[in-house]
Amino acid sequence: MVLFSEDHIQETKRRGRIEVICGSMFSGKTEELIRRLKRAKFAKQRVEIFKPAIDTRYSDADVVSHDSHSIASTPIDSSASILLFTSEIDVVGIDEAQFFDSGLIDVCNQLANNGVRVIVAGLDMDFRGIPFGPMPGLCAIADEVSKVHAICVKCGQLASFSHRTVKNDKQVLLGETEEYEPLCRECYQQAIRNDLQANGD
Ligand SMILES: Nc1ncnc2c1ncn2[C@@H]1O[C@H](COP(=O)(O)OP(=O)(O)O)[C@@H](O)[C@H]1O
Ligand SMILES: Cc1cn([C@H]2C[C@H](O)[C@@H](COP(=O)(O)O)O2)c(=O)[nH]c1=O
Ligand SMILES: [Zn+2]
Repeated sequence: MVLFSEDHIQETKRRGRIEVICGSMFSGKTEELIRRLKRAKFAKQRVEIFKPAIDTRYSDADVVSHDSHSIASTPIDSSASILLFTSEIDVVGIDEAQFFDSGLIDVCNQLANNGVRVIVAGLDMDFRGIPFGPMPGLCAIADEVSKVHAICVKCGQLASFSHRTVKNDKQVLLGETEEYEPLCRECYQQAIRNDLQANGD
């Protein structure tokens, strides 16, 4: 996989495509999304960015990375709203896609079929290691999928899993380093065994 793609033809040719950036928490999904969108803006393309309105962690409106990179966005409640804001647009960016409804898959397809470059970032798995919301469907229809990795906080290997460190069974729980840690497969399995033991299960 080429992570920092500098395929300028793909970046600027006005052809519809779907790019998915996925991985665990802290893997650099938002940074990579912001990087691609800022380059599109430098290329004088018309860019529109969306995030789910429920994601108010760092800012109500902006898309903000864990390292404080940011870009202005439009918070929306439903994927259908994206189509209302995207006439005359060249590039659409979507962050935290895992929180959107399954209609997002069709919305992205429609945009790409109409010539829009769609760049979607989101968690591929929830804290249980289960595919999250529309992300598996988006990976299936994408022209390009970039899987990015955090660093496992236990052993320093590449991390693909987001371990929840607080007791809460709901799939959606907004949070940061107080609530989650990125782990590699081995350390994640160990952490789940420890959680089960601590809860007496
Ligand atoms: N364990 C970690 N591994 C990698 N990056 C980390 C880790 N903990 C914190 N970070 C920070 O998170 C940044 C990535 O943030 P961000 O793009 O918002 O990730 P994501 O959107 O995937 O959660 C990194 O540049 C780094 O500063
Ligand atoms: C694993 C997992 C995460 N979340 C929440 C926690 C954060 O608010 C976001 C992910 O943000 P990031 O930009 O990828 O760091 O999702 C959740 O609600 N449920 C989960 O299982
Ligand atoms: Zn590890």
